Amino acid sequence: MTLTVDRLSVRFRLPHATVDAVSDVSLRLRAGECVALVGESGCGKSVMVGALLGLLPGNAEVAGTATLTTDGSTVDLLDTGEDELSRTVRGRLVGLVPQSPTSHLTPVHTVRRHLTETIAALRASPKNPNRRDRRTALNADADAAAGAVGLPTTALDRYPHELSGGMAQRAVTALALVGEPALILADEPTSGLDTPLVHRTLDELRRLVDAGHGVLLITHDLDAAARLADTVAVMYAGRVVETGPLTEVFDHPRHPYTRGLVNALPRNGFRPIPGMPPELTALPAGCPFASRCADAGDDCDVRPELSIHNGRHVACHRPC
Ligand SMILES: Nc1ncnc2c1ncn2[C@@H]1O[C@H](COP(=O)(O)OP(=O)(O)OP(=O)(O)O)[C@@H](O)[C@H]1O
Repeated sequence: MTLTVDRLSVRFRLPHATVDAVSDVSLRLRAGECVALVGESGCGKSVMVGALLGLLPGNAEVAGTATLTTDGSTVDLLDTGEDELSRTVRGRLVGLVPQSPTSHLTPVHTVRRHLTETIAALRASPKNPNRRDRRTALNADADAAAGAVGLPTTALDRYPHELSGGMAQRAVTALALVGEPALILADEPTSGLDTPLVHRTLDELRRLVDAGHGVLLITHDLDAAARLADTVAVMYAGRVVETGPLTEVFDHPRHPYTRGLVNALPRNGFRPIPGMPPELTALPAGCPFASRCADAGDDCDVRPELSIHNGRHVACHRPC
């Protein structure tokens, strides 16, 4: 499995403005690898995931390419129609752990029904289907899928409105993983979970990575990223501003924004980055981080491209 994203851009047309939510993002994710996309709220992480799965609203203009190669066949995710995406891609090749779990669950179906219907849809029917055996097998598989993410079996017979936030999160995680898709897009998979469940969810995702799946982890939790990911891409105002092996990037950040994120961690003194990101409707011509950057100079009036500085990809004229 290889996901290759090349210069992906997403622009939303609004009646009186355009929102440049994602600009020229490129990344590569291979089987057995986890790439974390990190950055502040609103920097375009979820929009990127939506673009990869054809889940953006009609006012989105998507440019660039995103190809997924599995078992010798390649799908161009940005150029595949809705029918094909729902029949062969979503849930089978690509699993999504969505950011807002309850909006992805049908209110009148129990969690068990969500899981058993998904499992049945993903699998070919057995040759001699005995209804009772089939139902027993589906229920056993639903129990196993729930167990893998720490969802108690008692929660399986509840409706979405009867679930706590953490249970809903685990239910959608179980749904995303049940088809063992080659690529897993995990959008804030640990939000709303307490610490033991955060660890359990990350451990389950790591097990899948070690078994050869690819995971794109979207998070603003740097510790979750550090626990799971091999590679990190730091996003700011719709762009990747630094990328490289996670330990190297977090231990020795080269972009002033990455350094700011690392310094804002409680264990590093909780020093927040001053100022706010720019409006995506009015991005500056130069470096989008310049107004918040202590190191900015005249050269930052020109937008820096992602380029290699001392072996690291950084979009900065004055890397640390
Ligand atoms: N349908 C839309 N129309 C216009 N703008 C949109 C639309 N959907 C998202 N946006 C804008 O795109 C930008 C990126 O949003 P996105 O949800 O990807 O951010 P994020 O990095 O995932 O943040 P968070 O962690 O808070 O979800 C935001 O400014 C958001 O307001």
